[in-house]
Amino acid sequence: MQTIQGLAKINLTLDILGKREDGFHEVAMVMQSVALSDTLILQVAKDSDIHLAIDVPWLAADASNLAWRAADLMRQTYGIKDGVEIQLTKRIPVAAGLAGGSADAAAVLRGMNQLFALGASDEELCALGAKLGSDIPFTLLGGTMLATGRGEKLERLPDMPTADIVLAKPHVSVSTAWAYKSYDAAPVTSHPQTDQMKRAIIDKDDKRIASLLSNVLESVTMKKYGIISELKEKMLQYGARASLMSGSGPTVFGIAEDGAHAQHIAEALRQLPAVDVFVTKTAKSMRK
Ligand SMILES: C[C@@](CO)(OP(=O)(O)O)[C@H](O)COP(=O)(O)OP(=O)(O)OC[C@H]1O[C@@H](n2ccc(N)nc2=O)[C@H](O)[C@@H]1O
Ligand SMILES: Nc1ncnc2c1ncn2[C@@H]1O[C@H](COP(=O)(O)OP(=O)(O)O)[C@@H](O)[C@H]1O
Repeated sequence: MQTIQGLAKINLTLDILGKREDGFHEVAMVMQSVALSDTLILQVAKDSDIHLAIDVPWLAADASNLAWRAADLMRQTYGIKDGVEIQLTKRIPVAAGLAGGSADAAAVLRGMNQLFALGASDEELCALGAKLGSDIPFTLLGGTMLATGRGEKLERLPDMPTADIVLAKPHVSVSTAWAYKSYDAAPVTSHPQTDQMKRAIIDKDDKRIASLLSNVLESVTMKKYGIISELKEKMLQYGARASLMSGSGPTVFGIAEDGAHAQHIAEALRQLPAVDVFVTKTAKSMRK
């Protein structure tokens, strides 16, 4: 039996550099794991099927689920005859900009590699993960990374100094494909300073990291959902060092001074209707 945590991510920066011929967008993003996680328990099944059980009824536990698809890909790639039972406990909000589905897929890739003693390297697992989704290689390795290409090319950065993070997810779901499709570069005047963010992380300069948070997809998702700007403002009003929308949204994260301050911000945000609030921390790389 293998028990694996699939960690959520936030985007410290997200820049879109252009549209590619394969329909994807060329990006440059500094990605950061956070401790908020889903739990996946994997066991060899008695038969030769994939069995996925999820603790929530509203997420399809069938062949459309990224955890199921990751198991299928592993079985096909490595010619595994046995089936696998996957128990998924979902804590990361869905379609939130936190890569929850990617984290689950990554956990299945890693979990099956161990369960069936396949000996696949991180590089092999990342290449398989990239077939299922652009964010999966990052969620396989975690920590602090610069992601380029369509998000699958990774450059490891030193772990950023541990920070207390508040996540606020309004009750709307955002499709990543919709956000990229709706992006219009023309009116976007402010882009992330990716190289400066890298430098701030290397220098472990947490104040500068906070001052450089930037995401061009805010121009798409914030325009449609006013609650996102409200959440950002509220976080700042309650003293967050900085706040930003993660990925394609709608989750907003704020960097707090310490754990008690994060709880204080979270309490204020919980007064708002239709928002789920989580207190977490940045998480260090799982691989060294
Ligand atoms: C925006 C980001 C930022 O980290 O995260 P989320 O908001 O999804 O968490 C990622 O780029 C999301 O990565 P991921 O969720 O794995 O996307 P994929 O499944 O590969 O792609 C979903 C769809 O988004 C679009 N897409 C994705 C990545 C990319 N670089 N360019 C794109 O245009 C494509 O239309 C694609 O069909
Ligand atoms: N295991 C999974 N957990 C969450 N969402 C999943 C999963 N498998 C498939 N999905 C689908 O993937 C889409 C994106 O979900 P998610 O990864 O949570 O968000 P995001 O792309 O914003 O980070 C959702 O529409 C959801 O239905």
